[in-house]
Amino acid sequence: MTVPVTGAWRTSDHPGRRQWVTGGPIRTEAGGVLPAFSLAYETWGTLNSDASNAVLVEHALTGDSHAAGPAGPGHVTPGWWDGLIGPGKALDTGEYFVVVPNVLGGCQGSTGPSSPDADGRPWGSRFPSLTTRDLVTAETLLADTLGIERWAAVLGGSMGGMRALEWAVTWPPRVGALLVLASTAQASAEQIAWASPQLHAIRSDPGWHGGDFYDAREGPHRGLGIARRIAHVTYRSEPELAERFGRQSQADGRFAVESYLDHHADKLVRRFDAGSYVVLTESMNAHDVGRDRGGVAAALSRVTARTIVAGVDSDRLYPLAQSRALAEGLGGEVAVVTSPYGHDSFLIETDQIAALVKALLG
Ligand SMILES: CC(=O)SCCNC(=O)CCNC(=O)[C@H](O)C(C)(C)COP(=O)(O)OP(=O)(O)OC[C@H]1O[C@@H](n2cnc3c(N)ncnc32)[C@H](O)[C@@H]1OP(=O)(O)O
Ligand SMILES: N[C@@H](CCO)C(=O)O
Repeated sequence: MTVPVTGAWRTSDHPGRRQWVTGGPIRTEAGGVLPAFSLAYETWGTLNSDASNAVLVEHALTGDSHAAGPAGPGHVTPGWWDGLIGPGKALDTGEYFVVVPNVLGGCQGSTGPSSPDADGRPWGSRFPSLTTRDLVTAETLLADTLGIERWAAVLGGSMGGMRALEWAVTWPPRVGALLVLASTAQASAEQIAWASPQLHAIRSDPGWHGGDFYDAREGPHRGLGIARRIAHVTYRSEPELAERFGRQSQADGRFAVESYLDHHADKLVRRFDAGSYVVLTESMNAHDVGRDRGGVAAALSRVTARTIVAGVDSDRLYPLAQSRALAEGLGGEVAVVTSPYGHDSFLIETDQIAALVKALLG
């Protein structure tokens, strides 16, 4: 794994508990080519003899393969669904073999813009544009390599929900059950609009260098930090911010809510690559399960998996109405997660998400 200096972010050269599959080429939906790629992944539990107990868990924009377990060497954050994955938990690793890949285009072990090409130079601006379908195509390599013809279930929230849905639409026989949380069948104007100033913030940072900043003294960490501040507001709800922070100010003169956003920006720029942020954000903008399939309704009619679609009542980024439309398009009703925490509730409301997981697998 390379260790590019990007101003603030550095990849870890410790593998942690990751494993890798390699493959390629991938010809992307937009006509690009990635001659070779790796996907980092982690697993929990044991694959049974007929490979019928495998569950694929798909992470969100800045997530990674480390869905369970503590922070430690190679893993700067604890597992983002640690409350859900483990022995006796909703995703019981005594029963299921849980697989969590880092997404193609990411920066936590899988091939992304910071990765070296065949000549050893970081891909940077030459990294191809990716769509949700491309990300899922890469993940079929992982399933095939592990000998998993059919996932017992595919689960994901937000961008992870996009991939979960795309799996079920593209490969109906390979997905037994599907849980889509706080996500959508296609990115809306509102979601693309919120992404727009984030992308501008990164690209207008002098440290961006057109995307080829990996050998520069300083990368676009300021732009990435601004992007995270914008994004993080959309990940939480207005009532939560009002209740938690109100108009409190701090001794340093910042409003408490400004300090909170600064903190989240600072944390992200230390653990995430701006190039991956751009590629993955643009993949979400391009997300549309109906593209070249006769529209969303026709695409959803392909799904054969037992499905639960859930939305969060306070989600202002992926509003409940969008999840309701998706659920109805799949012939069901939306499950409602009740929470003040907005979009991030799929990472926070462990008990409610556990109930959904159990209902799906039960
Ligand atoms: C799979 C994925 O989607 S990504 C992997 C996990 N996700 C992330 O890491 C994304 C970034 N983080 C988040 O989105 C959220 O923190 C979550 C969803 C993980 C957790 O949410 P919560 O538990 O509600 O945490 P919250 O948003 O309140 O943040 C708490 C942090 O803010 C800090 N904080 C709170 N108030 C302030 C303030 N006024 N000034 C500065 N910092 C503050 C806390 O000290 C705490 O810091 P720490 O995380 O370094 O310990
Ligand atoms: N907090 C999540 C929200 C995106 O869905 C993340 O950073 O990935």
